[in-house]
Amino acid sequence: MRSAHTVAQVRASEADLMRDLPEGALMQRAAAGLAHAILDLLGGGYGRRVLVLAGVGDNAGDALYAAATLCRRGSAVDVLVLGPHTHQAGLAALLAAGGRLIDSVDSVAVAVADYDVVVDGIVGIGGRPGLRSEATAALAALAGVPVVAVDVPSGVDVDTGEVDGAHVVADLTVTFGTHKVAHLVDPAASACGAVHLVDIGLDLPVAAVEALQPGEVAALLPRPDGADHKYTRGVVGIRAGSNTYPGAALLCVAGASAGVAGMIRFVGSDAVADRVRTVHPEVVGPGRVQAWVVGPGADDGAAGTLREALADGVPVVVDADALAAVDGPLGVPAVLTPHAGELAAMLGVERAQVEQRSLHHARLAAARFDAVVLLKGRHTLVARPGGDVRVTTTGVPWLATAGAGDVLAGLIGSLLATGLSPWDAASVGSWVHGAAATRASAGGPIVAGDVAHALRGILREIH
Ligand SMILES: NC(=O)C1=CN([C@@H]2O[C@H](COP(=O)(O)OP(=O)(O)OC[C@H]3O[C@@H](n4cnc5c(N)ncnc54)[C@H](O)[C@@H]3O)[C@@H](O)[C@H]2O)[C@@H](O)CC1
Ligand SMILES: Nc1ncnc2c1ncn2[C@@H]1O[C@H](COP(=O)(O)OP(=O)(O)O)[C@@H](O)[C@H]1O
Ligand SMILES: [K+]
Repeated sequence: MRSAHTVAQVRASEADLMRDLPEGALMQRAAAGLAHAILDLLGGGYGRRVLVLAGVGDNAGDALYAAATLCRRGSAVDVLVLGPHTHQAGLAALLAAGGRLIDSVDSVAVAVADYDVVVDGIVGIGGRPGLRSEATAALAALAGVPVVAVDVPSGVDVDTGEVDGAHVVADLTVTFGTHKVAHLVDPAASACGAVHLVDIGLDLPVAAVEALQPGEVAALLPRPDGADHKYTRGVVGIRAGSNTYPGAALLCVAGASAGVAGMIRFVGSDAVADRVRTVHPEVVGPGRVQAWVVGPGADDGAAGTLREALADGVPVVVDADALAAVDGPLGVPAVLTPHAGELAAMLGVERAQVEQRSLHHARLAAARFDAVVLLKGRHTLVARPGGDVRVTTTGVPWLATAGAGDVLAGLIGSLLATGLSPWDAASVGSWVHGAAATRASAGGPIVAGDVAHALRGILREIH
């Protein structure tokens, strides 16, 4: 599991550990890991040109000690202090190793573009969101030079992933002890670049924000055993599509056809059902199901369709048009799958507010609707009542294509039908959906059907 802890949790764990360690030991561990990561990025230290942006706190200490190591490996290191002072012992170590203080980026003898890397040691977990003007000006002058952020890109809100004003945009973020929320949750997560974790020996509590890794997905995925038949494996019912949007029915059924459930039932108009069965001959008609998927392409029939599905008292996935009919707890275990625009409408706020404060709004909706809320986006959030959130880190921007959500709803429904909890079904489904998109894309464009086709290959490998 990739766990993202809060600043308070990290501070408490650091304090516990530091009681048993000599002064400065943790910072030396952090700095050593940071120096290794930078050397790795640069392919070595000799002859490289490095600029450290140093703030006033321990984040600068990490950066300065790491830079001293780079100096000893043959790098030429400049340091620009942003603020009234900086970490004194770290600065002394760097200067003793041959580093050089500069007054401003403009005062550098070489062209700014000659730096091989900028190390952002402005602020870490002690930072308030936003950057001061001198930091913003220095970063603007350094545009185009690769940036390594120490712990977090300075200026982002560490515990929420929100950004408010200027912040560093890094190519690599080297963090210590554990991931922080800003590494997983957008928009801050998009400013991290690749994230590298350095173990400094912290003993941490359970985190409220986490990201499933392949091993955990494999462990959660249901597998039939010799005693199973199609009904014990679970039957998923799809109420999707309409005469206006028949394709949504096909894509939703395609997502449910990943093979995890034992059978698929489709309920819809004869015309749409005929088209579904032409493509998916194994799909049957109305009957008992263990989970319903309601909403993709349902058009104005969505509210009625949701009522019919809820009458069965089984878990539901509520997507697309049916989300508008949700105005409170549904009374059955549920996964709601809005994108930011749909969640904004459900909560009576603007789409931009949901995008800027995605973690807050996903948790708010999970509490208000007493359901698992899957907020779709680059890093999809899966929130359950109580505040736990799983973040999906699989996927590629090419997945933002019409009908991809219909495939996801069908897949999650089929996982729900096997007996997975809404929380596990939604987070596992989202992980597999993203992985399938990445596989299908291979760096190029995809359509929703490609994602559905790639699902079984991912499931085969993950087992
Ligand atoms: N506490 C520890 O033992 C360890 C801390 N480590 C490093 O220490 C960092 C935390 O250090 P600190 O607690 O000193 O905090 P920071 O270095 O993150 O920032 C502290 C100071 O920066 C100033 N500041 C806050 N927001 C600012 C802004 N937006 N612009 C400019 N200045 C701002 C404030 O005066 C604040 O006190 C971690 O992120 C990590 O890099 C690591 O060395 C591992 C061990
Ligand atoms: N920038 C992005 N990067 C990666 N995936 C994205 C991005 N934007 C959206 N997605 C994903 O694309 C899918 C789009 O689903 P959705 O918005 O419901 O489309 P539709 O309603 O047309 O099916 C979701 O799985 C979402 O998480
Ligand atoms: K930083």
